[in-house]
This record gives sequence, structure tokens and C-alpha cells, in this order.
Amino acid sequence: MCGIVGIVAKTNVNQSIYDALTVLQHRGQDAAGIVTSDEGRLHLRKDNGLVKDVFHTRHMIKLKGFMGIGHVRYPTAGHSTSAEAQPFYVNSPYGITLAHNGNLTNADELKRELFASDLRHINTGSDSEVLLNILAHELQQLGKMRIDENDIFAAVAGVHRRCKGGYAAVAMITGYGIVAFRDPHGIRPVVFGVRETSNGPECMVASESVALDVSGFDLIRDLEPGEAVFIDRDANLYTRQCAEKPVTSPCIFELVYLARPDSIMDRISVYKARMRMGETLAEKILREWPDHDIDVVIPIPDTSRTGALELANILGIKYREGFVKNRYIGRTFIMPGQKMRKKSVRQKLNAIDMEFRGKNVLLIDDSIVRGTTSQQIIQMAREAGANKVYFASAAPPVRYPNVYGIDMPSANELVAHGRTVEQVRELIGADRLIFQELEDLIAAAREGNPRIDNFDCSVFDGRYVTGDVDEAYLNALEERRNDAAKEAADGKEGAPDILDLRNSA
Ligand SMILES: O=P(O)(O)OC[C@H]1O[C@H](OP(=O)(O)OP(=O)(O)O)[C@H](O)[C@@H]1O
Ligand SMILES: NC(=O)CC[C@H](N)C(=O)O
Ligand SMILES: [Mg+2]
Repeated sequence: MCGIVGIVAKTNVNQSIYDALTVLQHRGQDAAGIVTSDEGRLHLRKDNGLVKDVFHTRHMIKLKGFMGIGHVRYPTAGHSTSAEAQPFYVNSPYGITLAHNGNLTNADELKRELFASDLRHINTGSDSEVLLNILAHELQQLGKMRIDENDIFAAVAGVHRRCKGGYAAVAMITGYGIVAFRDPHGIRPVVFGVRETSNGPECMVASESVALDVSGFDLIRDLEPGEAVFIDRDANLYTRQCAEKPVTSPCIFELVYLARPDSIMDRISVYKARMRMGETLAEKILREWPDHDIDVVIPIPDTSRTGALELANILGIKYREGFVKNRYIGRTFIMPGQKMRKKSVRQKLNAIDMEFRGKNVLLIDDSIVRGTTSQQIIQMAREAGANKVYFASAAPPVRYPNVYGIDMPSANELVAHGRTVEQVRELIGADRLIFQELEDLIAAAREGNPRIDNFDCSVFDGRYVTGDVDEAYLNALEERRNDAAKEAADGKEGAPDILDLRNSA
């Protein structure tokens, strides 16, 4: 779940892309990058770090040009080295740069094909470099000196035929414009919008609608699964369905945790969906535990707040902010290593003792994944003097790895994998543990857009919508990307043996 953005404007786009990346920061905290096109010359700045640390004034003034794309990264493949920060660049044909959110499930196979049949070199372990080269190859084989939107859509159709997995991508084709496309299952999100100016319309694509809001773009709509949007140099906008059999199954975890609450995703208000998750969870508590003795409902900031407030209202119990969040610590779940995640929970959250002392507290989180947060928070609640500590999760138990762009590659690192609710309860040290039912979660999501029949719920039910994920794939993924393997591969400095290769200034 990286963040992507692309803008074609009538003036320099650097500031608007920067602003958009800042509001997409919650989707990736490891690296950031912007590339702009200035009359055929590309300017690229990318590095590890937060947006505010990667781009200084000296970079911004060099990022000239009326069109550009940007990325914030949370790695799911390859290394966390700055050489794998995005956008990626390939010089032929036309000069293409690409930013990708998602994960290709057939990246290894495609890499072999690119080398053996397409005669292309891939220099990193990133699946996004593979995706870029597939797009480049599909454009190249058209064999045209000049291309139009039909050629670009034909190339995207070729990408859909070859690539499997989750991908929402934006690519800038030098001299032509920006194309964004969404995988045929619509697993990862993309929206597009327009801003009217005195010089004419300007267009933008982004992972989430909040990125449009911040720069004054009006949301037009989401890209449909398999669909592509092409914005030419003059900001004319063309859309086309490029997949043979698109099936809508967006990732439900976007609504649970990944997206910002103020985003509208596949026409669903993330905020309202989280409120409904709180409602259904409250109803389950009332159903299964009518004689509960909860004194107070306390959310675990930040993401669970929306649902927790609604839950407290339905239970008719006080909602109290018992934990204060340090606003300078980022999201812990998307941090790269378990050591860092564990340390950050205490740095990030501190208890207000008086809200806990002598009380039976119900702590609410949006999800329990590795159990890092819940385990420590329950301990903190006890240290603060709570009498009983109950815990409820607005999502069902996360039991299976994610292969579509969320870095949960290893089943064994998931606290609920192979464990019953009772075993998880014991492990995290709660006096009682309640999970949302999957059907209630789906209902909470669907109420926002009843036209969506199917969501990717693979982390909850182990059903992978692309149909190509088997035991062998999951085993290989686990071996390659479990925490210990990643640490060994990246080292403390982040894969110091991989030198950065740059061919644009
Ligand atoms: O079981 P775990 O492995 O700890 O993962 C789940 C926790 O991680 C996330 O919080 P995070 O701190 O990333 O972000 P937030 O501030 O948006 O809640 C999520 O909201 C849960 O609190
Ligand atoms: N989280 C993502 O969307 C990751 C994108 C890409 N697979 C990478 O690792 O850089
Ligand atoms: Mg959280």
C-alpha cells in the first residue's frame, strides 16, 4: 500500500505533487520520490525517508515541469534501499517513469520473460521495475514513432494479459502525458479528478481522494477495475476499459486500516464504513455478552477512533481518550522491522491513568495483526490500574498473508494464524477478546456501495481473488520476506551492497 500521484497542469506541478504525497504519507513511510517532465527533460528526486525529509528547497526548485508523478513507498518486494524508491525510469521507448502501489504475484516469472524474450535488464528486486518494463515492452512492440491514446490503452491491455496480482500504477510517457491503470480485480485503489484554472483544466490521479482535496481538485470518480485513464499534455482526459474480464474485488483492508477516513474509495466513505464497523461490533457484544460489565470504551489511536466512538454510543457507555498519541511517531504497523514496531508502540502511545484506575475498560482497535500493539497496550492499561481489560477488534482475526501490496508476507508472524480466539486472548493478555464477524465487516463495507459484490478479504479468509496464489507461492514468499530474512537482506543501512543507479538528474 504505497501512495501514487500524477498531475498534468498548466504550471509547475512540483508543489501540488509534494502536497499530495504529504497527505498520502500514511500509505508509505519508507521512501518518497517525484519525477517531472520539463519540455522533454526529466527531473527526478527520490530517497529513503518521509516526504518532508526527502524534498528540500534545492530539490523542489529543480523539479520543473507541467507534468509529473510521485510515490510514497512501503516495500513489499525487493529491498528497502533508496535505489528501489520510486518512480522508476526506463529510457526506451519514449522515456517512461512509473510509480506503483501493489504487488505482482508473478514477478519472478515476468522477470525471466523480460530477460529471455523481451531482452530487457531488470536491475533491482522490485516488482515495480518489472511492471514498468512490461509496459515499456508492450509500447515498444507497437513499433511506432508517434503514439496516441489508442496505442497507450493497447499497451495497458498487454500489461493486464501478462501481469498478475494487485497493481494501481501511474506512468508518465515523456512527450505524451500520464497514464494510470488499475488491475482487473481493482484490488488497489485509484481515483482521478479535475481542477479548473483560468488557463484551462488540469487533471490529477491519486491513490486516495484526500490527495485531490488538498490541491483543490474535484473528484471525478474511481478508475474501474481494469480501466485506464490517459491524460495528454494538454490535460485532455481519455478513459478505456483495458481488461478482458474485469471483476470488482477491492481490498477490504483499505477500509479497515490503510486508507485515511476522509477518503472516498470505490464510492464508499471510509469514515462511514468505519462507523458501521463500530456499530456491528457493538451489536455483536450486546448479542453475545448482554450482561457485560464494561465501564468505559477506550480507542487505540489513531485508526480505531471512528469505529470506537460509534460502538460506545450504541453500547451506551462513556467513550474516553485514555491513550495520548505522540503525533511525531508514524504508523507502527507499516514500519519495516518487528524491533522498531515494538519499540514504537510505547513511544507512540501513553496512558492517562485516571481513565483506567479501578475500571473495567474495553479497548478498541481496528485490527489485530502481529499483536504488537494489543499486547503492549493491554499491559499499559493494567499498569495504569485497570481492573479488567477487555479488547475488541473492528476486523476479524487476520490469519493469512497478504500478497497484493500489504507487507504481511509471513503467516507465522500473524498472531491469529493457526490460533483460536481463546489462544489469541491468552497471548495478548486480555480478560476477554471479541472480533468482528467477517460477514458483518463485508456488510459494513457494502452498505457504502451495494454494487460491489465481492471484496478481497484474503487476510481474513485465505481466498486469493486472482486465483494464482498457491501453497508453494506462499511458502516462497514467507521464506524471502519474513522479518529475519528482510533484516538479513537489508542490513542496518538498507541493502548497502546495492548501489544506486540513476540515469536522470
Ligand atoms: O497487531 P499489530 O501488528 O500491532 O497491528 C495492528 C495495529 O497497527 C495499526 O496501527 P498503526 O500504529 O500502524 O497506525 P494508526 O495510528 O493509524 O492506528 C492498526 O491500527 C493497529 O493498531
Ligand atoms: N506497498 C506497495 O504498494 C509496494 C509497491 C512495490 N511492490 C514495492 O515494493 O515497492
Ligand atoms: Mg493503530
